[in-house]
Amino acid sequence: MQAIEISSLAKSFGAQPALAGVSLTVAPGEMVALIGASGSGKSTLIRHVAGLLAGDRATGSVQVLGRPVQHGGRLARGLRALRCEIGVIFQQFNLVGRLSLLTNVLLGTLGRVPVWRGSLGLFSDAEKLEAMAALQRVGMAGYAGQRASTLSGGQQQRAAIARCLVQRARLVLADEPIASLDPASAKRVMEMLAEINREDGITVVVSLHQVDYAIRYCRRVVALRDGKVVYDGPTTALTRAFLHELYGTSSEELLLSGAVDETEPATAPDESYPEAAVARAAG
Ligand SMILES: Nc1ncnc2c1ncn2[C@@H]1O[C@H](COP(=O)(O)OP(=O)(O)OP(=O)(O)O)[C@@H](O)[C@H]1O
Repeated sequence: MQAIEISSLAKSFGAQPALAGVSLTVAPGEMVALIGASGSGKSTLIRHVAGLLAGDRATGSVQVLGRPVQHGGRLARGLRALRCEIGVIFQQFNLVGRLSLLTNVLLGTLGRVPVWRGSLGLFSDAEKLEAMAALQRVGMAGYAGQRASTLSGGQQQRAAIARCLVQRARLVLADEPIASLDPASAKRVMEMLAEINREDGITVVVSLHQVDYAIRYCRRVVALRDGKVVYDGPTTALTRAFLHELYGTSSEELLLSGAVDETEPATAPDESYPEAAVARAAG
C-alpha cells in the first residue's frame, strides 16, 4: 500500500491547465519536497491529494493510504474518515485566532470524537493531555492558554504541526508552510516536519519555494512545471543547471545557501540523513 498514488491527474481552471497529467507515487514514511516556480501547480496538486478539489472529469485518480480520494473528477464517498488521517498545513491561517492554542490543537481530535462533544468544546482530560504533549514536542507548551492570534507566524505553524499529531495524521501535506517565515522560524518548522517524519513515521509532502530547504530536509524532490512532473528523484541529483531551467532567472535567490553545485550533484542530505541534516540546520 502506498501513502499516495496519483494517476493521470488533470485539472484546468477555465482554459488554463493547472495540472496536466500528473502521475506520482509516495511510499509510506517518505518525506518529499514539491518544488516549482510560482503557478507550476504545487498547491493545486496538494489540494487534490487532500480531497479539497476534484480533478477534471473522466481523467485521473488519487488514492491515499490505499483508499480512494477521487476518481474521474469525483471525490470519493466516505472521504471524511480518510481526511481525518490527512493533516494539512497551509502557508497561513491554520489556526482559529480567537481560540486558545490548546483549543486549536484539540480541534485535531474532531475527526474521532462525537460531533456533539466536539462542537461543545467538551474535551476529555486524556485529549487535553495528548494535546499538551503535542505542544510540548513542538516547543509550545508554555503558550497553551494564549490566543492563537497573538502567536508569531512560526509559532502558529508549529502549533499546526502539533494539531496534526493530535489528529494522529498518517500523512501530512504542507503547502508552503515556511513561505512567510524568517529563516530561523523556517528552520524550526522544517525540523519539526522532519522529526514527525522520522520519529512517528508520518509521510510528509511539503511544497517549498526555497530549494535549499528541500535539499536540506528531503531526500526526494518532485519538481513541477506547467502542471507536469519534470523531475522526480533524489535531491542529491539536482543540479544548478536544472534549477535555472526550472525557475528561470530568479533561481539565484532561491539558492540561498549555495548548496547546489553547478555541475556536481548536491551534497546534502547525506547517508546519515536526517540526523545530520537536522544537526546542520540547527547549527
Ligand atoms: N481557484 C483557481 N481559479 C483559477 N485558477 C487557479 C485557481 N487555483 C490555481 N489556479 C491557477 O492554476 C495554476 C497553478 O496554481 P498553483 O497555485 O497550484 O501553483 P503553485 O505552484 O502552488 O504557485 P505558488 O508557488 O505561487 O503558490 C496557476 O496558473 C493558477 O493561476
